[in-house]
Amino acid sequence: MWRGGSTAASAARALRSRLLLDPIHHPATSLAPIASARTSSSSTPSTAAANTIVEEAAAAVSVSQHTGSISDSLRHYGKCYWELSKARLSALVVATSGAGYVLGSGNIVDIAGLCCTCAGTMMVAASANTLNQVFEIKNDAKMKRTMRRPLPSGRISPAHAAMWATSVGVAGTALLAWKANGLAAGLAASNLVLYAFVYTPLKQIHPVNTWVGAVVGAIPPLLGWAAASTELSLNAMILPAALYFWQIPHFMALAYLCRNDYLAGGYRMFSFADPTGRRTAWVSLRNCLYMLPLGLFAYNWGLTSEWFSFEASLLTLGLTIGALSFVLEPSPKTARRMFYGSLLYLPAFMSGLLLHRLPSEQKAHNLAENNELDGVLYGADLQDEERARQKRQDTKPSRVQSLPPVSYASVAPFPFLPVPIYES
Ligand SMILES: CC(C)=CCC/C(C)=C/CC/C(C)=C/COP(=O)(O)OP(=O)(O)O
Repeated sequence: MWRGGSTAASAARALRSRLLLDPIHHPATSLAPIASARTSSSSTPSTAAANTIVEEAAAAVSVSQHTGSISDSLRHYGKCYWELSKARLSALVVATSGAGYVLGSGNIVDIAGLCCTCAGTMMVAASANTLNQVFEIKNDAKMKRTMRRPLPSGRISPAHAAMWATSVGVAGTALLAWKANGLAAGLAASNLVLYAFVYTPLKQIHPVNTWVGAVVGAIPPLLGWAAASTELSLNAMILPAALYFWQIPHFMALAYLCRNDYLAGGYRMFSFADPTGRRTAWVSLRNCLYMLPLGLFAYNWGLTSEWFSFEASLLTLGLTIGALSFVLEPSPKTARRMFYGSLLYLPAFMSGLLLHRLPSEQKAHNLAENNELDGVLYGADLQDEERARQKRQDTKPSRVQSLPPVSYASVAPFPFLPVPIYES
């Protein structure tokens, strides 16, 4: 009896250890020890009892085997979907879209709307990133940085990945159309097409791909704004513009540092035709300079308080200094410094925007006031001026009094300009 019991127990132990050792297991091989346990136990006097125990063990193993294989598959494909979606990049995209939503909102941010916009953006971005990898299997397989991705490493089939991309893309666009509006859904769908079907093939054709990719990266905050306010205005462009210009030094540094990898992958990057790296560095610097007035515009267009223009100017100045040192001495060291600087820049810029944002009502107020001031400056007679001044006194917002653009330009980042006087 005891001998039969110990045989059954050892068979069960053998099965369990087999299950643990072989996570994606096959029914035929895992049942083999049961058969051998049965054969050996049938030669003992306590055959019936041993068989019962072995059968119970086999049944338990088969249930746990089934559950195990489901959870193994879930884990395996979950990891594949996560990597196909480039989850961290998609999370950054969601953060920019969420920031756009908050900036486009009034005093009260609709949290449910924000969550749906973020979820929809995440799904469409995941779809775009998956399609990008479906089209680049051969290229990714040749690059050190990407060769371990699910498709080149054969962990998932291209058809399966394409199915994932289609379902998550359709679901995300539908969610945006349903819970936000058609404009947001349209922007998301167009951006997917631009990224997967224009930018991705262009990477192997022409270095202009970096600029097209910058447009792709700039659309999500616009999408967020559209979801919150159903329309796009000039001040909706601040964050997209920052993202567009920011991506140029960021990707220039990356392509310069990983030049050999990109060459092996068969891509056409700007830095390939620039062995010294000087032109790459100049392009980076030029785009940092384009970012300098953005903080001032954000204030002048009534999007933020004046604090943001100072903070943004300081931040951009920091990034510009990084690009300048890359220009003066093009080397991996200075490129890496500019790259890390760009990683710090974006979250700091977005946090500043959100911290100093003015809700829509305040924006409208400030813009109206600005227009009035323009009327005074450009030829209104004295009576009109007095009326306008009176009205300004009556309706002055407590937080901000906007001034014409050039007066901010005197403050930062061009402190050497004289401060113009507008009213005597
Ligand atoms: C709503 C929506 C559709 C958003 C999509 C946003 C998105 C995917 C932005 C990424 C921008 C970009 C140029 C990434 C680099 O791709 P890459 O192909 O150079 O990266 P890789 O070399 O790592 O594959």
